[in-house]
Parts: sequence; C-alpha cells; structure tokens
Amino acid sequence: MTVKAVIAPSILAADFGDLAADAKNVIDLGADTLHVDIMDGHFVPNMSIGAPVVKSLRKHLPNAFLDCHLMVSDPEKWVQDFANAGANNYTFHVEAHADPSALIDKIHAAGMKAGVAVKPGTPVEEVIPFAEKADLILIMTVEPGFGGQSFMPSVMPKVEALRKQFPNLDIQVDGGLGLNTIETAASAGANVIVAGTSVFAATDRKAVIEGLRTVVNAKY
Ligand SMILES: O=C(CO)[C@@H](O)[C@H](O)COP(=O)(O)O
Repeated sequence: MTVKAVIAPSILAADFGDLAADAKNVIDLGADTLHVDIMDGHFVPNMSIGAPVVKSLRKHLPNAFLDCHLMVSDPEKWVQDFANAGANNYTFHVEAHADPSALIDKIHAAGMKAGVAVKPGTPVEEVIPFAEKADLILIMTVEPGFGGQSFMPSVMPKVEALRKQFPNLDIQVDGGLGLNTIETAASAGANVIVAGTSVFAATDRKAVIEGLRTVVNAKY
C-alpha cells in the first residue's frame, strides 16, 4: 500500500488579516499542504475567497501545495483562473457538474491535480466511477459551508467502501477533524486529513499536526 498521511490545515480557520504568515506558520510546523476553501454563496450558504487570494498565497509561499476545494455551482468556470493563480489541486463537487470525467480532464490539462468531493447526503456510488481518474476523492464529514462544525461519523461507511475498493487512493475527509475524531476517520481508511479549527485554534499546533499524522500512519 502506498498511501500515507497528508495533513492539510484548512485556512478557513486562519487569520485572514494575516493570512500569509498564519499559513506559513502551519507549513513550518509540519503541515503537508494548505487546504483552501472556495465558497460562492450559491452552492453553499457562505462566501469565502477566490483566485486572487490563491495568487497572493502563492507569491508568499512559493513551495506550498495549495489544495483548493471549490464549493461552487459552476466549477468549470474557474479552472483556468485557479491554474493561473498557482493552485496545485482543484477539487470540485460531483453534485455540481454533469460530466465529472470531462472536468477532471480539463483540470489535468490546466496542469493541476483533480479531486472530486461528495456532500454527506450524496451516495459514494456517485464518485466511485471517478476514483481511478481523479487524484483524490473528498468525503465531506460536515455539510459544506462553514468551519467549526461537528464531525459526522455516519459518513464513515463511504470512506470504508472506497478504501476497500481502492487501496492506493488518496481519500480526503473534511470537517470536524481533530485529535478526538481522527481515530474514527483513519480506521475507516481516510489518509488526507483537512483540519481547520483543531489546528489553527490550538495552543500547540505542531502537536495537533503530528498527532493527526501519527494516528493515520499507524494504519498503514
Ligand atoms: O470545507 C469546509 C467547510 O465547508 C472545511 O474545510 C472546514 O473549513 C473545516 O473546518 P473545521 O471543521 O476543521 O473547523
């Protein structure tokens, strides 16, 4: 098995007034990637940031892996903007596009990795057809739109089903992940861990990042 832990702090929980410094801090403390939540106020009932902020982050953090999660109704529209801004990964929601396979091709052609996400209420069967073509599958563990929500263990059967069928797949979980929930997610088979509040609000961010990684890597 080739999967390993990837710890991805969600900058939605960072200090947006001092974003580059806060993002750099978690990278310096051992985070593998930065998870960048993009919300359009339509696909989800909240707004966040867009490609210009990704471009600024890229300027300040030239070597960081920027994992962008597009919670938007028209994900195809923004592919080139995010590629131009310096995004490394572009994850869109399967609920938001009629032809995910074609969109994965478009994202790859733009030079980015491609992820496909599912909301908690969407069956895993909706993403299974794309699990070999995509670079990661994101199983949402909260309703997308806001940080600081409670982890939903009820979606773990989706993670288990994916891990059983795809032993080498990067399976990302997002929402309510922290030291109190990581055992459940890692046991189900998740290896790419998005953690916003638990990392950015911690008094010892490094301990949280290392703790998450240790629990995941113990499974492989
Ligand atoms: O995509 C989202 C929310 O829609 C997440 O990335 C959250 O930002 C995770 O935040 P925490 O639950 O870890 O605080």
